[in-house]
This record gives sequence, C-alpha cells and structure tokens, in this order.
Amino acid sequence: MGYRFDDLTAACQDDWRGYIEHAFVRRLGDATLEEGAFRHYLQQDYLFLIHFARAYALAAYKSRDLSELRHAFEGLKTILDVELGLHVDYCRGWGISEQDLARLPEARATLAYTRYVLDTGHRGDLLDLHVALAPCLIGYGEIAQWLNGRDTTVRGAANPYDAWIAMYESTAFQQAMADERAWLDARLAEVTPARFAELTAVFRDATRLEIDFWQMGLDQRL
Ligand SMILES: Cc1ncc(CN)c(N)n1
Repeated sequence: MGYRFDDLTAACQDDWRGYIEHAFVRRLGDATLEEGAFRHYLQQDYLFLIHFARAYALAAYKSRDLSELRHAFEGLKTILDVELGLHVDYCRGWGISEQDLARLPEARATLAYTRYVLDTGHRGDLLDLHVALAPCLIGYGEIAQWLNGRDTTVRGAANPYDAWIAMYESTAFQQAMADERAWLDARLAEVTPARFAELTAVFRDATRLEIDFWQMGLDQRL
C-alpha cells in the first residue's frame, strides 16, 4: 500500500515509454515530422480536446466536495483557456480556420480514446476518471521535458513545431501537470493492491490509446 502516480507508470513501463518516446514525438523534436502528419494530428486534437473538456466537466459532476470540484474546474480551465485557446490560434497559423475545425470528420483513434475516457468516468468513480485522464495531462508535460532533455531536439525558428513544445513546457501547463500528480499521489496512497490493479488496467488502456493517437497522426488515417 501507499501507492503513488509513479507506480502506475512503473507498472506499464513499456507502454508508457512507447507513448512518451513515440516516433511522432521524436520526429517532432528533430523537426523531421512530415507536415501533413502534424496537420492531421492537430485537427484531430481539436476534437480530442473538446471531449476532454467534457470529461473534466464529468469530473466536476462526480465531485463530492468543494476541493474536488475546484480541482475539476482547474482541469477544465487548463483545457479551455491554455490548450484550446492556443490550439485554435496555432491552427490558424497553419491555415486551418475554426470553420474547418468545426466540420472535421472524427478519426477512429479519436473516437476510441475520448469515448473510453468518458465511459470509464461514467461507470467508475472520480479516481477511475482521473487515472484515465492522467496520460493526457501528465504525459504531455513529461513529453515536453523529455524532448528538452534530448541533444537532437531542435528548438527555435529552425523547428516548425517549436511552439507546440513551448506550449507544453509552459509554466501554466507544467503547473497543471504537477497539481494533477499531487492529487493522484494523495488518492493512490490510500488504495488497496486490488484497487491499484484495477486502476493500472485503466491507466494502461488510456496510455495505449495515446499511442494509437500518435500513430493515427503519423499514418494520417481517419
Ligand atoms: C491526444 C492528446 N493527448 C494529450 C493532450 C494534452 N492535453 C492532447 N492535447 N492531445
């Protein structure tokens, strides 16, 4: 007993590394990612973020006290104010308008991942839902750190994806990630081994669905 968030990643090491160090992420860092792959990912990520905002709203609904409600509200605000706001501006820079985004067909990988998280939240409790959301928030914060620690990552004007890395290394995003980790550490400290095994299964599923999302971007598949 006395689990922490790191125990979840340790229990799914291969999947977690496969997500953080995916070929899509490596190429984005090396500035060798094909533009069409990034554009496809960016468009689907808009749809993804809308459903993830709904998942944080579900977390608010499932909250049992004011502190849980505030925590869900902070997560929702990070998605709406930090990520989605920047995302729409960023898409505009890539010639993708809000009207284009509103008309997008949803890729299977987007559908599978977002509905999995919403379903997990509906049938489970607040901790199930936050564990299903964790690869998203904590994973992207870790990806930005991992990219920055590599010698081959190209930063600045020489990398067309530099602003993407900057968004996830920003203080606002890194703080939201740290808050989520602390929240999970406090809750996981109290779970039994049997409950931890259930939560590990949720975390592994969500991490694999993140891997599929990168692959969908690389393959430019709907
Ligand atoms: C698919 C995906 N996963 C995670 C994140 C980071 N919130 C994102 N924008 N998109």
